[in-house]
Amino acid sequence: MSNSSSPHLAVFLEQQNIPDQLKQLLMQVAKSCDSISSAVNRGALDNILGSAGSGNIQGETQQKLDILSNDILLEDNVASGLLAGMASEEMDTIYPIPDNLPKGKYLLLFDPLDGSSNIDVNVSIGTIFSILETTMGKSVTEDDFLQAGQQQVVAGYALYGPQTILTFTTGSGVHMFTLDPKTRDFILTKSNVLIPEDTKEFAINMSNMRHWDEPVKRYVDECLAGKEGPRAKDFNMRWIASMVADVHRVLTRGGIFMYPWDKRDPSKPGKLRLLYEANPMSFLVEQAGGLSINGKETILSIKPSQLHERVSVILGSKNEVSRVHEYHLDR
Ligand SMILES: O=P(O)(O)OC[C@H]1O[C@](O)(COP(=O)(O)O)[C@@H](O)[C@@H]1O
Ligand SMILES: [Mg+2]
Ligand SMILES: [Mg+2]
Repeated sequence: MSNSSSPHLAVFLEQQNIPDQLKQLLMQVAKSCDSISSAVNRGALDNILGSAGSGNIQGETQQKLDILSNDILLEDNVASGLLAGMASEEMDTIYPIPDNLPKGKYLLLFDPLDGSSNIDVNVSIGTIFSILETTMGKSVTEDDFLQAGQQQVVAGYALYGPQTILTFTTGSGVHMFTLDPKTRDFILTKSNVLIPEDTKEFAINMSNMRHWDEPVKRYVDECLAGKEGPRAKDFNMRWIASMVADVHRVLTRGGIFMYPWDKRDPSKPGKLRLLYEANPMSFLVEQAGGLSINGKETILSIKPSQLHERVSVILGSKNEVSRVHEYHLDR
């Protein structure tokens, strides 16, 4: 850990009760996020904004920065000897570590750049990552990645906003580090983050209202009714359209974030992806005292059946998420 590019982060990790290889992997991921942050900061100066002219397996247009961020994570981590494989929103299938390279026991899953629609308009975006364990040196298949979220050993994100903030949990609280742009060191700026149990702020894409399921509609209708309604208080609404930035706000000051299943395409469980969006964010939220459900079940208990599986997401302040949960059980 002595050659680390972020000495403060290295010192913090030294004090954590986790395996050395996991500490090294986190340092490596932090370095990738630093490089992605630099690329994001340069944007049009390096002609890396705009569409790449390709699509991913989920039928979404890839931006140049989606692909660049994916490449940075792959290149930085492939030869580390810490991983058995990787998986990403931007790759159709898993990426096993090639046989000519040293292998480790961890699996790294990521959404290399979350909030694609915000890249070109200079609004906050980020990288979301999840780390799972497998058998040391194993040649991995997709099945090895299909673990419930409660099996994660690390989850985190880097938010590229007015500041670059790295947030992660290793299973003992949530910690936030701000990137010093001069020294490129991640400095601990918030530890043991706790989400307030109550909130007056909700986040949902209201343009989908006519497609929502009854329990979600009931919850939002009651928020909108304000002081005069059954909740007897006024609510505020925020929707950044980058899950990473919306969840960062929830972790910072509370709130409820929802991207629920809706009737636009009933066969689709939701928009967000379970393995590299919902699971890592749910681990962080639960570690910060909040809750994360798909309606009736906790997200971390879901056993995935596909790499790019989607899921309905309702997460944040405990008392609000519990209420939405009750509305789902009540129907
Ligand atoms: O444009 P919509 O439907 O409001 O969707 C916004 C959601 O889509 C996402 O951008 C999906 O992530 P990607 O950009 O990684 O595909 C989330 O970050 C965000 O919460
Ligand atoms: Mg995303
Ligand atoms: Mg993405």
